Amino acid sequence: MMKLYRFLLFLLRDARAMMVLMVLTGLLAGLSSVGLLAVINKLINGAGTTSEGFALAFIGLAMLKVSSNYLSQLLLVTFAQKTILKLGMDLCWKVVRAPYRTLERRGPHEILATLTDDTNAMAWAVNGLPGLAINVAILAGCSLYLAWLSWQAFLGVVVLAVLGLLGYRQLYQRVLQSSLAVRESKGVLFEHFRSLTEGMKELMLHRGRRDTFVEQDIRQAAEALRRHNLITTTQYLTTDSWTQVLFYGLIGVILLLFPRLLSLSGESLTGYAFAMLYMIGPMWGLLGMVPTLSRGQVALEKIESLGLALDEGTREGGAERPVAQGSHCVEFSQAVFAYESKGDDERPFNLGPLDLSIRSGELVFIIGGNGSGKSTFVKLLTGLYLPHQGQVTLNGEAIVPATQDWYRQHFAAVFSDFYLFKKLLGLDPSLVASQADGWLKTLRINHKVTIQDGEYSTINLSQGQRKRLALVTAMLEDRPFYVFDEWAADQDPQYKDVFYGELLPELRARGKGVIVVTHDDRYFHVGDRVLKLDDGRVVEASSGSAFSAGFRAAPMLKPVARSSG
Ligand SMILES: Nc1ncnc2c1ncn2[C@@H]1O[C@H](COP(=O)(O)OP(=O)(O)OP(=O)(O)O)[C@@H](O)[C@H]1O
Repeated sequence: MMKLYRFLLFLLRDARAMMVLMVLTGLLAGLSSVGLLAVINKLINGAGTTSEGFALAFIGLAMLKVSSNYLSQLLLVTFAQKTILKLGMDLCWKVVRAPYRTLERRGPHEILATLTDDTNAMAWAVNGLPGLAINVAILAGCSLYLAWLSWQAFLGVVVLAVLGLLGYRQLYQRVLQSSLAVRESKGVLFEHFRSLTEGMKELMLHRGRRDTFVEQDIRQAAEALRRHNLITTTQYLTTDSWTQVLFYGLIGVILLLFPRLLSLSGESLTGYAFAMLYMIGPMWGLLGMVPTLSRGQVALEKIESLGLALDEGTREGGAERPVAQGSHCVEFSQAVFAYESKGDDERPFNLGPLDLSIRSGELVFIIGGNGSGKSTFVKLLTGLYLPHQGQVTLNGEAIVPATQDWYRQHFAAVFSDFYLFKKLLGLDPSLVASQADGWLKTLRINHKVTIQDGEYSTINLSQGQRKRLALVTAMLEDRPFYVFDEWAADQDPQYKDVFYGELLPELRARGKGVIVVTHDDRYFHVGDRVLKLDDGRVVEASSGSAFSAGFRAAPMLKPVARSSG
């Protein structure tokens, strides 16, 4: 219940003024309902059959009820739509500002499930708020009416209702647990859907793989979802039935027991029965909201567990700070990055401790075998990861969460698993106008692609061609440091020549710090240094020309304790 309260508070957090208005109009709707109820009860019991006052009161209250109901619904729907929009936007911002490692650990399927399913569940919960508020107002008003009719009888009703609600609470906890299980199974199913779309070629080519995947993996996950959905619905139905028992029990007690125990007038008795029957609608409405609210609550928990605390709107530090000008130096001092242990016997991979520095105007090659830590190093270097021990500094300033976003703005990168945006987002338009065509020509892609209205004319190209476009984008970013992770691996020799022979020297000549992960030892002579990684440590460092003379025969520098340019 505490969590539910926190969830409701979360939904209503940014709407103080709106909330006051909603409460007032809701209250008016509730009170006028009760007034109407009292007048009808009076009319039924014969009082004022001829009185004009009662007729006027009836008409006035009915009009007040309809109009306040309309107004409060309108206000609430406006609020709900605004909240849904804000929620979606907030969530996107939170995703791009969350720690990269948190997102990586959760996996794209979980992020997708959150962006689609969880926001949807939250949206439904927000959409239900108008009805919830009105129903609460009506129930509160009816309770007031009951207390006014007979406080002793009302006390009896409250005691019975509290006892019933304690039982309800137990049942609701179970509904919540099962809603969580439903969400978990959805996550698994989303993961399979992702494999289904991304592994389409592999599935189509191999009937056995396809059949096993669809009939076993997907079916199992879908069956689990069905089972958990069924359990949740059954538990919800039990909860619902319990409330019905409670409700009719209460009416029975009022009609059968109260007249014997308490001296209730005929009018109070009909008033009670009438009000209780009138309360059935709002009560069911309220209970109907329970599954929606619990799904919303679970969604909020999921979103928060993704490291995206939605109710804490702090921007990542340093985001507004401009990129430093002049020459730069990135320095690693005893920097260690460690992947979390999976809990099995396997030793988790550790990068470092690393001591090295990379300056403006330097071209550094990074080499090493599969799994030696090159890509991890690139993520640490570009500020996607923060070191767990030691530190990374830029011009002497330590990179911590407060400076991390600022630090990242000093890098342009083409990752080995790069993503190419069709639009040239956030780039300086004058730079695009003056340089883009030149880079397209340099990379011999100008016959295929042009830039129109700030976007590439097409990105439906071969993988190698798309990589060349990713490189063009990086060039147009004009950042102090450039990082290329296996850029040339799938390029034709002529593009390799352009990359190593023209582009990298040009970047260095412009005073950029350039870091290239590569296996192309043929070109090492164009670099200043070559660093070799093995099992997360720099085991060799040499000048580029020494490497080009033959990697194995090259005179090794001593294992790097702290190498600088
Ligand atoms: N996302 C991850 N989660 C946990 N461990 C990881 C993750 N990515 C990499 N590792 C671990 O880090 C080690 C180094 O991986 P990394 O990708 O940095 O190597 P690499 O040198 O780039 O390899 P390759 O040449 O094959 O691309 C791996 O052996 C693996 O154990």
